[in-house]
Amino acid sequence: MGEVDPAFIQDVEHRPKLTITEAEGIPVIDLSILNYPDFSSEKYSKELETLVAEIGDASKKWGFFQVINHGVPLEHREKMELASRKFFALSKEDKRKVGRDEFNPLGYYDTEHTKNVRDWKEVFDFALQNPTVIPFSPDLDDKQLKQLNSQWPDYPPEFREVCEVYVQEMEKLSYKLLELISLSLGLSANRLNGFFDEEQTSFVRLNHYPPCPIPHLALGVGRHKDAGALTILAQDNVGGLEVKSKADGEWIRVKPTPHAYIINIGDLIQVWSNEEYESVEHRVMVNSERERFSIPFFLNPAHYTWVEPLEELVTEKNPAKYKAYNWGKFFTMRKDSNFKKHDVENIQIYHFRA
Ligand SMILES: O=C(O)CCC(=O)C(=O)O
Ligand SMILES: [Fe+2]
Repeated sequence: MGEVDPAFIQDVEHRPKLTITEAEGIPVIDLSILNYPDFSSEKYSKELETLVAEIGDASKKWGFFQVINHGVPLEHREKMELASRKFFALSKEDKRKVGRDEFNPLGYYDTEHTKNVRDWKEVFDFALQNPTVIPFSPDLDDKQLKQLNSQWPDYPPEFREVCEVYVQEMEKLSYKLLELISLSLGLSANRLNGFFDEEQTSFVRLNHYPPCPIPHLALGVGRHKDAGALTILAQDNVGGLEVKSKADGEWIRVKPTPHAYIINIGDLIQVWSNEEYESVEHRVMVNSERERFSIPFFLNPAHYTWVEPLEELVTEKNPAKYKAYNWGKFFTMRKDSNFKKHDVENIQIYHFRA
């Protein structure tokens, strides 16, 4: 093999351990009852209460959990996974025909940096809404907006349709999860859904992690927290996702569970809940033998959303821990710094601490 670009090398303290701690702890939550048409009737009130409590415990203790019997038809997931494999098998030249650029962050790229170290991966992003409207620049004084459109490759021919069907399934599942999370915070079931209207900036990312000759020095994705409300992740059976345990700070491997989705609480829920729940650091290890594929859906609000602790969760004893910030500007700043390597730290929610 040739020389590896030093941009991939993690600082010593962030390099992965090659001994793996498997997570028994990450809860697996069964969502079956949500599939019954009359699940909100009195008949199921006990079951629903139990489910809400499980979601609340998992969100509090881990910030991560897996769901099974989630109602997403397996067929749609399998088609999405296959389309992703076919797309990434194209030549670089063909993939770059739908490459992202400075104007449009949607599409293909293989140069993402997390905390200024290059990730060992290539990705393809597409949006739920077309067009998706975001600020033109991260500059707070610049009021211009821009419209983004997903870019679609010619091959595989079914790609666009498969993506469009899949993202609708993700949207449906995310509303169910938001309702459960709202109830678990003592809010009305639909308290959070309203943030995700037809101007939401949600998107799906197809991740491909090729085999890596230096898995002890590089990461597929460096440690980070997801900036949106929540993430719904499909991982294949290779494994590599690690979550930082809230209990002891150890990196814990999330064992692949066939057909399950991994859910994680993002920064927005941390702020809205006034830190009742916290978003949790995670990262992805790569390995020298097997390529890995994963597909996260990031649930994000409209660009004009001002994010701050919900008034129901703020009291005199528990004052707001964050000042309001604008989602669109935050999102644009992140996109910008993930695209280019910067010398300064990326924008983070703690910059808005009250
Ligand atoms: O590939 C994975 O398992 C997780 C990827 C991830 O954390 C991300 O894209 O934000
Ligand atoms: Fe992530």
